[in-house]
Amino acid sequence: MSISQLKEVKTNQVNEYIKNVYKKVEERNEGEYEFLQAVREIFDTIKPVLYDNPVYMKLNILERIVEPDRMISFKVPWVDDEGYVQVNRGFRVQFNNLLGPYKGGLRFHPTVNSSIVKFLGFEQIFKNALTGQSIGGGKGGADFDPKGKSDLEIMRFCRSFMTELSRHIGPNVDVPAGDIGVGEQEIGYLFGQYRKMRNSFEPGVLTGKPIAFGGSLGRKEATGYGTVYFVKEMLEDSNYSFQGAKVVVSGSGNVALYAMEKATELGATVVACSDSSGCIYDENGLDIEFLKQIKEDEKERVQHYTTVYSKAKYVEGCENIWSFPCDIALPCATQNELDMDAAKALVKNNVKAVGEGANMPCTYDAVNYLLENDVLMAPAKAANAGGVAVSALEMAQNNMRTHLTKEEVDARLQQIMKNIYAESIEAAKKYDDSDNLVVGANIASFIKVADAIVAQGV
Ligand SMILES: NC(=O)c1ccc[n+]([C@@H]2O[C@H](COP(=O)([O-])OP(=O)(O)OC[C@H]3O[C@@H](n4cnc5c(N)ncnc54)[C@H](O)[C@@H]3O)[C@@H](O)[C@H]2O)c1
Repeated sequence: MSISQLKEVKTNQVNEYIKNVYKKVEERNEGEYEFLQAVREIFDTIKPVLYDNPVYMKLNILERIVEPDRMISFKVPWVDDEGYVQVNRGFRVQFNNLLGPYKGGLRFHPTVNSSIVKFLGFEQIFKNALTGQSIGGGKGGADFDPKGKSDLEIMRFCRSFMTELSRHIGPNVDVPAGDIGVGEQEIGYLFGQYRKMRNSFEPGVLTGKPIAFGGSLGRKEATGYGTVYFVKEMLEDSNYSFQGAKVVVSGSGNVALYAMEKATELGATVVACSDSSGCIYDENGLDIEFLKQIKEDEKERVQHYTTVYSKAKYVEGCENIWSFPCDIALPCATQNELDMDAAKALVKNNVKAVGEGANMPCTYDAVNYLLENDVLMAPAKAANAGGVAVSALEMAQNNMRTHLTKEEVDARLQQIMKNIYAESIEAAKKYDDSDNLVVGANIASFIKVADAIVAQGV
């Protein structure tokens, strides 16, 4: 057999293996579209690794990586302010703890279901591996909507949620954190209940805690800042920078606010942001401090911004955010918020770079369209890994009963984001002969996890 025939046989074996495993994943996870999308994104990009390392196929790494260690689903009853009992459904997926305790946030949002939790948990495995820290992959949440609930209702919900979750987690077992709808306040209530249930003060069981009982300085800012640090590395490699760039950011929650803050600090003008109702736009730049006040303290909608800044424009409908011209787009709200129409609008307006602050914010087609049109693309599992990386620093500080300063945390975060960028670009060049960071981040992280599976046996 000639060398080219041999290569063809090997390529066919890889394609066949991936096709067969993906078919099984579809059958086993019927209707779980977000999870299937996340799996497909990984499978599509790791072919060259399987080609070079057939042992991964022999040991059936793909089928082992897509099946969570366990998926926990539980009832969360709680009493509302009118005295009625409400019931929500809670989830925790423990994907794998090959590299460290299961680690990943909790999301409280009415759309939470097993597909969302599994897609987030699956992504988390690879993101956490990229950070280079000792953390495995997990995720959780509930279909509880904190919007419009009183403080007491949120507290009662959190306490009921933790009553069940507490039996599945621990500082060396599984360490949840925040995500959409879960910030410092919710983490505080969850921690309070865990402490009561265990009669033990174990700060390392949750991250994103208030500073007073074991939280880390710089954690709140870490995901947004980290996204901007990663995009900065990517831009510099193409002789671009944030300096003088027009930036559009979707969302106005934790990730979005601190991405806007850091982009502004680096000389960019943030012209637009959004919430689930609509967008605000000001070509002269948004006042980020005022936005933080509106969202963090006053818990208002972004529309409120225009009551003080009358020159800013409010546009109904969050999907309109991508029609504002910009050089850099940072989707920081939620999954699949940037679709093909949005990608086309961005390309038409000459966008140079897209940095994913949210998890899987771009649809599968949109990612490919942006790449085909030479838009620099910073994929979520690399770009937004700064949050979980600083969570791992929080765990380390809790273990050692010590505190890093904000400056120390920020310096570590910058170095971690630089390392993730370097590893991702190196993998892209080695396996894909390109600068495609989507491929690079998937491959760099997949190899780490696959090697751990091989090393630890069946
Ligand atoms: N918090 C973290 O540390 C962290 C880490 C990594 C990734 N992420 C991801 O970042 C994203 C945002 O998380 P967060 O922690 O900032 O949540 P958050 O609850 O603080 O904020 C979410 C924001 O998005 C808005 N929103 C929801 N749907 C929207 C839509 N379709 N368009 C525009 N705005 C919309 C909400 O109004 C809110 O302002 C999620 O995808 C999350 O998984 C968060």
